[in-house]
Amino acid sequence: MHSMRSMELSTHTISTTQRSFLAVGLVLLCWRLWRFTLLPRTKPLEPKELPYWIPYLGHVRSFFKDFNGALEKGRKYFGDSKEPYSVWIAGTRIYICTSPDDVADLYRNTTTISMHTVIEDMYRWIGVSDSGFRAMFAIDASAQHNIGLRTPEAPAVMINEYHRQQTKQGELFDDLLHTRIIPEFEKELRCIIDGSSPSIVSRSSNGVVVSLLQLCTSAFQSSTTTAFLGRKIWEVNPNLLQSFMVWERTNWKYLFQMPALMSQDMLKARDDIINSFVSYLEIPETERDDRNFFVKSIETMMRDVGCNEKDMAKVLMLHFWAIQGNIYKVAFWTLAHLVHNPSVLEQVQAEVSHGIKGDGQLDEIYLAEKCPLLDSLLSEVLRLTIASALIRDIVAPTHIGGKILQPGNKVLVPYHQLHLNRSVWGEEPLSFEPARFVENPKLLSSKAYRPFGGGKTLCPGRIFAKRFVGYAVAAILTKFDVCIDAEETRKLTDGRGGKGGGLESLPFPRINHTKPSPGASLPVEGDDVLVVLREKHRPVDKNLGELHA
Ligand code: HEM
Repeated sequence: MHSMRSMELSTHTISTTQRSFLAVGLVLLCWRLWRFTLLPRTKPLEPKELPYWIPYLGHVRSFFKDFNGALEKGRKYFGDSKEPYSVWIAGTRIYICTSPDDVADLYRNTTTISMHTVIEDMYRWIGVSDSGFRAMFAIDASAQHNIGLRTPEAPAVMINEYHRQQTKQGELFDDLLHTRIIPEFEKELRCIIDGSSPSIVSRSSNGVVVSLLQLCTSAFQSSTTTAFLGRKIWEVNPNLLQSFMVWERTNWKYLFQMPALMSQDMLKARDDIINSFVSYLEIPETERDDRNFFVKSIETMMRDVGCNEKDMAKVLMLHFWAIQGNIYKVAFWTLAHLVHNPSVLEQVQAEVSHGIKGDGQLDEIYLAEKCPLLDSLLSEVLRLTIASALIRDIVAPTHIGGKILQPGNKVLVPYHQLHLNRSVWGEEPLSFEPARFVENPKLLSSKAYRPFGGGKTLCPGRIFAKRFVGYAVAAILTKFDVCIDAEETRKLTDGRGGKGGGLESLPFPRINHTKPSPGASLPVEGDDVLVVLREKHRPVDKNLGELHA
């Protein structure tokens, strides 16, 4: 009798639970029908909203998990219509624009769309103090940096002007690329020859085996850091770049503003870089006289407007990130494509070999002006590897693509999707075609090609970046015989490769587009290419072991 009663009770309990679930499900269903089917009919000019199931949170989970994957789902959900649509992320509506014409309109519109709060957020999130914030965003016409300017600028905006002056072709550009970067980069290459490069994995009779990712990380970042900050920075922190690489892998947590509990790795790397910059800035300027125009100028300006060293270090950290965070990745992907495509490698090698001068040095100007395949290759790599997104605030109703974007919301342009637009890049937009831009140079100015952003915030470092990578690739190809170490690379790939022993069966490193990045994406952690470098004209050393290649 007792057990009968308890069974009845439990049946009753289960059915109550089931009923509660049913009720919640029904409410959710009605809410979804209302929100994503009925409501949009009453507001035809509002961009449609990508449906979700959990009110308030919306697409939080899918965006955190795989940023570009979530955007790709949105594209497919709306049948690749290219109409602006919106997503809902924890209380924020974000409009997504993927049509090239809409993106061009967004860039042109500087009145109802604003970049301002995005920059302010970056300063706040990196921890600039209230007084530092006021100093960096106040417009003081009498400040030193504004003397002689027609329109006075806030220091936070003026920094980008200093970037432009440093990287505009002319004396300062030459000082940066020809006097500072190239000699430093050449030194890094000599470290491969003398065996001291940290990228060397093993040695053999034919040369050295290097980790391509490590080579690009150390050679590009060391030379750029020295070129900008001078040598003192290495006395302050010889391991700065290790912290920077942790920051590189974890800065999506900064961009997503993840709670501190889940971001210890990112916070530690950030603080380590900032503390190094504080110590660096505390060293008398006369002992750091080898820093470049850009670093000198922003330091002088920030001191003049009353920033302390801690705030200066935080601002420097943001710009160090902009300067350093992309070049090494673009170089990595370019070289990875080349060693995976030996016939393209040979063509590029042949093209750049005409840039070798009588003294054996490479003529950088020749490379920049007379090597169309190298230039096209870099453009194609940029097309495929950029995963950043432009993000802006809507400050007044804005007409875009036949829709009205409402103030108080944000708009996002995923460059990766723009770069995969089938009507511009063909039915297989992911296919790598190094000569694409030689065959159709107009693509470089296509509205669907924005590797360096556009409009007022077009990347000031774009010409410098492309020329540096172009030079570096040419320098590697002319100094060394280069090929992939097939056996060692295969070992890294966990059986991802295809059948057979040929190069085609070797898996290409996977690009990690799951996290937002202000520019190019890194490979998935652990993915790399092992490359054999043999100094050209160097006799084979018979005493060393056999190569795997
Ligand atoms: C291959 C290398 C690079 C890539 C792919 C790249 C990409 C980009 C992109 C996409 C933007 C636009 C962001 C937006 O519109 O919201 C941008 C802006 C910017 N980049 Fe680069 N960049 C590279 C190298 C550099 C270098 C070397 C520097 C400095 C010397 C630099 C400094 C900046 C700055 C300061 C901005 C902000 C401009 C502004 O807000 O007015 N970048 N970059």
